[in-house]
Amino acid sequence: MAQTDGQTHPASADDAWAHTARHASRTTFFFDFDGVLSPITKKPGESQPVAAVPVVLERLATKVGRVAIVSARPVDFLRGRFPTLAHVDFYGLYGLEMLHEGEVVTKPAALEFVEAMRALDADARIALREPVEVEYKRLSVALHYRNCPERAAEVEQWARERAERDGLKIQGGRMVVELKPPVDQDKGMVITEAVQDAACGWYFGDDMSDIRAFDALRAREAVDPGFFGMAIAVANDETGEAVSSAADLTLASPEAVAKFVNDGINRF
Ligand SMILES: O=P(O)(O)OC[C@H]1O[C@H](O[C@H]2O[C@H](CO)[C@@H](O)[C@H](O)[C@H]2O)[C@H](O)[C@@H](O)[C@@H]1O
Repeated sequence: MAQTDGQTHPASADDAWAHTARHASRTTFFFDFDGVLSPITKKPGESQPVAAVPVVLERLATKVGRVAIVSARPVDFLRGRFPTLAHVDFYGLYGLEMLHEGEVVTKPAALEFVEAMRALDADARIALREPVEVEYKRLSVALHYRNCPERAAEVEQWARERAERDGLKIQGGRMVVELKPPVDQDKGMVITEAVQDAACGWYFGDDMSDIRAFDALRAREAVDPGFFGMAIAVANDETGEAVSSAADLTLASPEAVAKFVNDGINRF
């Protein structure tokens, strides 16, 4: 497994696992989905978690306080990808949605944008056409240009103009630009709230939106010296060094994430 030491945090993976073992019941593990638990695929609808992941996550959930997936995908998509997970929490659409007692709970401020997103989805399909892939996610629309990278500028320009017209927010990602409601919500806010009473938090991410989650762990450490945050990047050549250089450690792939966590669990 390829691992490189990050430069932003003095701790090693050994320190983090030792801290986790000492404070297991007050430790939370957060995982991004695409690129972290599932390898990147050409079509967004085709991504699937690495085979070992569901078992590893369920096992982890028996050892630590909480395990959660924090994704830009809708919660229903995540549920469909993990039908066997009974002890793992789901946050979808950057935290606009979460699964609570079997129900998808949506931030009320985002709900008024359902109609705008439906219209945006329809317009984008007409304006951009294949091989640009338009992914409708109820409260956001992602415009993918993985299959036509030469059209990136055109797609981003269309997204910028539409966001301005409709008063929406834009989120860049790996060969994708996404339009979201203008609601103050990101992965960092999910983590900030979720680690309030924790002694330790781990976050595994691969994309620009995950850096906010890393920052939230750092911010928690800054106000609580007893808190230990571990930011793990998953390597890719699309975000360059941005995510890796914000992390404590970089793993090579989603397969390496499953192995790293499984090996870690065996320590306690
Ligand atoms: O927060 P995440 O779970 O990492 O979601 C981020 C985006 O992931 C998906 O797109 C990315 O993965 C696709 C499948 O591997 C790939 O085809 C695409 O190029 C990537 O950008 C998802 O489709 C998006 O909606 C998410 O925003």
